[in-house]
Amino acid sequence: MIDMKDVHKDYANGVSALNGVNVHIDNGEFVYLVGPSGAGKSTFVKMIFRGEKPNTGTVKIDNIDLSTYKERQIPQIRRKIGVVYQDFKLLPKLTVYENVAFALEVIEESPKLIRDRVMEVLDLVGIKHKARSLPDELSGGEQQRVAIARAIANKPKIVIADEPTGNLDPDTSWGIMKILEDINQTGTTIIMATHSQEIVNTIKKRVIALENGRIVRDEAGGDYGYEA
Ligand SMILES: Nc1ncnc2c1ncn2[C@@H]1O[C@H](COP(=O)(O)OP(=O)(O)OP(=O)(O)O)[C@@H](O)[C@H]1O
Repeated sequence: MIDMKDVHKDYANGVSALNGVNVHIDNGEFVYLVGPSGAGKSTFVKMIFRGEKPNTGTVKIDNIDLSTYKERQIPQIRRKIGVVYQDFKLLPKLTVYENVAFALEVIEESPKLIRDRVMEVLDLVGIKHKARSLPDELSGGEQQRVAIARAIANKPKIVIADEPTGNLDPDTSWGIMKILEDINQTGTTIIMATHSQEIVNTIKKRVIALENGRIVRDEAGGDYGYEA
């Protein structure tokens, strides 16, 4: 589970991105993070995978305070968490297969496990037939499938998706949502920052709304709540 207690984050330029966030997210939940641009959504998710540190307050995952990890222990946090970005962030010179394998090589999994697991996850996201392609030979939706495969390759407990459909057309977005829902069905916690009114209002989940770095709404099965 994820717990944040009175989390504040000010960036070096003086911007207060989070202003006292308190939240509890149970294992296996699917949570949308919504709110206007600049509300603090990306900063919120960065608190969870230690992309940024809070100035004050605590962030706990499975009851372990992330501030107790030393810098060199950060990979231990990252093993529990897969991250998917709006712009995919695939390595352009590596094939689809290699992009996913790389995520397992860095955590020193055995070659056999890597071979099996890469093909398993590529199959899961429906992109096995493109294993030998390079990212720029794929459509945006296909690239996002690869990025999701990479994020789940080491069976993380939590998947964070920061506007995963932001660069995709509506049809492609529904396909990506189906995959995220399937991953959630296996017990993985999903936290998804999004600006998509249509997705939030159609696939009902818990909605946490941030404004000016504060949670202003937290509602099971809530609506998007802003104009598209
Ligand atoms: N690395 C940084 N350095 C300084 N300021 C930052 C940094 N990252 C974010 N900010 C600022 O912190 C505030 C919150 O940004 P954040 O990216 O968390 O918002 P967001 O809700 O994800 O926005 P969007 O929907 O546009 O992606 C904004 O004012 C932003 O300009």
